[in-house]
Amino acid sequence: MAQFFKPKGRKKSTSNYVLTGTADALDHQGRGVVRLSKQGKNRVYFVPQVLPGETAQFKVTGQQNTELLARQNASEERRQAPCPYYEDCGGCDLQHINETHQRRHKQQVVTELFAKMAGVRDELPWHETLIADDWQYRRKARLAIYQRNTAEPMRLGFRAHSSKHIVDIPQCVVLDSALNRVLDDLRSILYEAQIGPKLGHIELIKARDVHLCLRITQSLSSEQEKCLRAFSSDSQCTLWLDDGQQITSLAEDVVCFDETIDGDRLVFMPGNFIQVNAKVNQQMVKQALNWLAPQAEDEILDLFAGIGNFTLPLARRVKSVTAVEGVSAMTTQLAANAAAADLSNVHAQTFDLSTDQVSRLLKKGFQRVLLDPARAGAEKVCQGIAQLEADKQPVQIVYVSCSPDTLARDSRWLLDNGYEITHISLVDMFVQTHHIETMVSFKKVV
Ligand SMILES: C[S@@+](CC[C@H](N)C(=O)[O-])C[C@H]1O[C@@H](n2cnc3c(N)ncnc32)[C@H](O)[C@@H]1O
Repeated sequence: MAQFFKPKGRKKSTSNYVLTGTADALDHQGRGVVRLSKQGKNRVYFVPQVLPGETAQFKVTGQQNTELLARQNASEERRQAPCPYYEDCGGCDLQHINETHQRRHKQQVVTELFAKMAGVRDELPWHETLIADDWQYRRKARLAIYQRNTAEPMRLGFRAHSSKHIVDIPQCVVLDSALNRVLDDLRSILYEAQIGPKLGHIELIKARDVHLCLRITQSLSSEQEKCLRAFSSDSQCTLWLDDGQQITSLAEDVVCFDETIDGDRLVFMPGNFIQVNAKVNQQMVKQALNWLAPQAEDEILDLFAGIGNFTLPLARRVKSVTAVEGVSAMTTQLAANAAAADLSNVHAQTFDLSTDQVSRLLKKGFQRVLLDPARAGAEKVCQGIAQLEADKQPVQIVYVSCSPDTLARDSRWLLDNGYEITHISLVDMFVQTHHIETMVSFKKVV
């Protein structure tokens, strides 16, 4: 039962016309930017899978949306996307440029946003990008499934670009190989046991072991559960059922867990947040520790703490860590993880960090703060730090972000109120997609 922010539904557009134009840049989502003059007005269109210098014919399907119909030439930067489903599947959107170009584009996006939204005029102190595997890196994914009834074919895969349509995917080039290995058998068992019409989606997780969590919309018969148990034992993966109220395992005494850089267990439940790229995550945690430079006597604040990915490594190195997370089930899990690792210096709390409650917490005074918000960012937190009396402000802040626009917006509060950026780097967490993960270290200027 993962919790997601759902934007209000957009009004359906009535526009639907065809244009041709040449892209002169890439936007923050990796789409080609085409500027045209229409009825005397200058208009900008964002066309997917088009690179600067390429001329494309595209259909305008909404205020922000276009659909590529044809490309007339190919940029030198273009490569053949390795995935055969790339044109249709909405999972990846940058496979048509190589990884070096992807990283260069992402760094440029962050630089531009810091100039525009945080007022940064000087060159940013960029460090090397944290990189691991370019393919088969994804250890967690949600596959959509649809089968109207048992007589009809079943579709199992990712949603198409800007659409609810499910693109059937037998194998995925960015998915962990252990997850790819179970896909064929999973598809067969769901079809043969006639389970497809009873499912909404399936969460695939590769932690130490493989876990599959089936979101069921109708109860399964005992015969169907028996088939799933047999599949689980044959393919050596753990199956979980999520009925929308609770998540239960089909086997007894199983746990999903990851390990911290110190070897402590981070137990979690399907639906809990975990970083999708395990190798890059380990590098990211190490870099956060380096940049934050925690001292043995420090009292640290870890905000948006999840199940304790940063909390436990920090707690091993300092006097105490106050960890705040908005989803109470995850705070409970974090506290249990800290207790199992014998870390009695972790204080876990649940509250909404987008409220004024955060100011009260900040006033207690912490030497160092780690922030790792969701896409909405951490504006209240940065605003709260900016408004603290100088001697109560943390000396060091590390901000880990999956959304460069909210990162740049929030950074302005810190840069205008006594902080400077000492390090910044990209974290190549979501290779082949436009999503950008960034880490920034802020130091209090004395
Ligand atoms: C990007 S995840 C990071 C989790 C953790 N630091 C990690 O590395 O695994 C962001 C976390 O912030 C939590 N969160 C999102 N919005 C929040 C809010 N307004 N208040 C408190 N927590 C929030 C989410 O539940 C999620 O666990």
